[in-house]
Amino acid sequence: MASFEVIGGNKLKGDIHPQGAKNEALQILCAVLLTAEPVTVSNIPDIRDVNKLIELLADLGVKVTRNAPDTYTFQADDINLEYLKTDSYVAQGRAIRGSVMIMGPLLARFGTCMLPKPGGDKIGRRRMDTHFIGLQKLGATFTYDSQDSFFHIEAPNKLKGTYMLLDEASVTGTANIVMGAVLAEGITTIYNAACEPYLQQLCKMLCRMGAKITGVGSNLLTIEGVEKLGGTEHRMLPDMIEIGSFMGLAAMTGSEITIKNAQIPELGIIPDTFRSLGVKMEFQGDDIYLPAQDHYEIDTYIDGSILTIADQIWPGFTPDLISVALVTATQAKGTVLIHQKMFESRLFFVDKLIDMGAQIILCDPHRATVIGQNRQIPLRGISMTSPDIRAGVALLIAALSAEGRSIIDNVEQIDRGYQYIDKRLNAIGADIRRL
Ligand SMILES: CC(=O)N[C@H]1[C@@H](OP(=O)(O)OP(=O)(O)OC[C@H]2O[C@@H](n3ccc(=O)[nH]c3=O)[C@H](O)[C@@H]2O)O[C@H](CO)[C@@H](O)[C@@H]1O
Ligand SMILES: C=C(OP(=O)(O)O)C(=O)O
Repeated sequence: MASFEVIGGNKLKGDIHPQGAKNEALQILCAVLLTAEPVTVSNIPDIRDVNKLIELLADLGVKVTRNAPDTYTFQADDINLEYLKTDSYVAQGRAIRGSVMIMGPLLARFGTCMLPKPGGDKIGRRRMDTHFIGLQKLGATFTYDSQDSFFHIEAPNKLKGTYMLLDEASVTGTANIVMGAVLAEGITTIYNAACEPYLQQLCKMLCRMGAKITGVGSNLLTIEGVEKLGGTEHRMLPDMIEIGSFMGLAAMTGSEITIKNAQIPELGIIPDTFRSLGVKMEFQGDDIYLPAQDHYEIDTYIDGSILTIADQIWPGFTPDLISVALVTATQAKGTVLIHQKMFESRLFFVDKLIDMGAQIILCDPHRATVIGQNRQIPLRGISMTSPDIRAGVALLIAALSAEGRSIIDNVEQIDRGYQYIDKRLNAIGADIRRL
């Protein structure tokens, strides 16, 4: 288990380049299974979850060529379905959430898939009903073995397009169904589809491969199935969750940071949400300039009542930035109610912030009230463990702003999604040592 030793209190200064988007990468990499032709993907982040998925694809028989540090070509022209029966596949599938999205493509192309219950953050129940009900509507049948948490899904005949109204706008569920539908016979209509930029990027790539999808960016997708898909090139967007994390980091540490090439139009409500916490930023072309702020103040609503920051499906505020918004509020002036609606175990990390001196009341597993200290009482360094990827980065931000030394254990959680974060932050003035 790796740890970070963090000496807090430094003000950072300089440019930072966001990595390619983790959650987009997990979808795009699974989509290479939909064609026997080469697919070249660039701006792939060098992070644990993505590397594990690339390893899984290679073991399944995908030819993987690394053309540059962030660019790979994949060719799925000789897939070995027997690999799905091996113990190493089971271990790989259980290690990451993204493995779930090999299901749609394998089912569409080969009529079969097996899947161990996928890994990912332990942040509450993460049901997969939407995936299976959607694929079932396309004609697949599945069984779930509760003894070994294993799913078997089969489609002996070609998948058939149909209308479906998803019970929830699941991100990876929508991706799986879309990847099943692109090769199905006839027209599939998916209502209440998720429409995060990750999915928009996936749909755009599939269209370049020959798929016929309309409604991209909305919650109503129409997909006309095609016989087969061809190769393409695709470039990943910058990671919007990393960009939001840098916004919170700049405010908490009083730093002057420029986030380079942020693809601002793709960030949705993220900049405005951080602005509502008092974080000042200027858009300079496609860069985001965050000036050093001695103080920042949380907005109230027009009638003077306390602000709420809550997660919502896209284009609402992403649940993956709730932990960062929460930590950012701890040193602002004012009060905010943080409401994490989607996941029930993602706020417990506030105990550590409370130990550091933050004023937070955890109202219930979904809601926390943060009373900002306006920097009058700085956080103090402590020893802590990173429970999940986003809480991990929130604790890192807290430690960088704190007085004294902190130790953060289990930073593999942070490494799942943030590329060389210690080195990149040290390059602009942070003091983080990997132990
Ligand atoms: C690999 C990947 O891409 N992971 C992301 C993906 O996970 P993932 O695709 O697993 O998450 P889902 O979108 O399926 O659902 C997330 C949670 O929100 C709940 N839910 C979802 C939709 C809805 O309308 N109502 C509702 O309550 C679900 O029950 C679940 O508890 O999307 C999540 C939600 O943005 C992100 O946190 C994860 O980082
Ligand atoms: C919850 C997350 O990831 P995963 O779905 O891979 O666990 C995340 O990226 O915040």
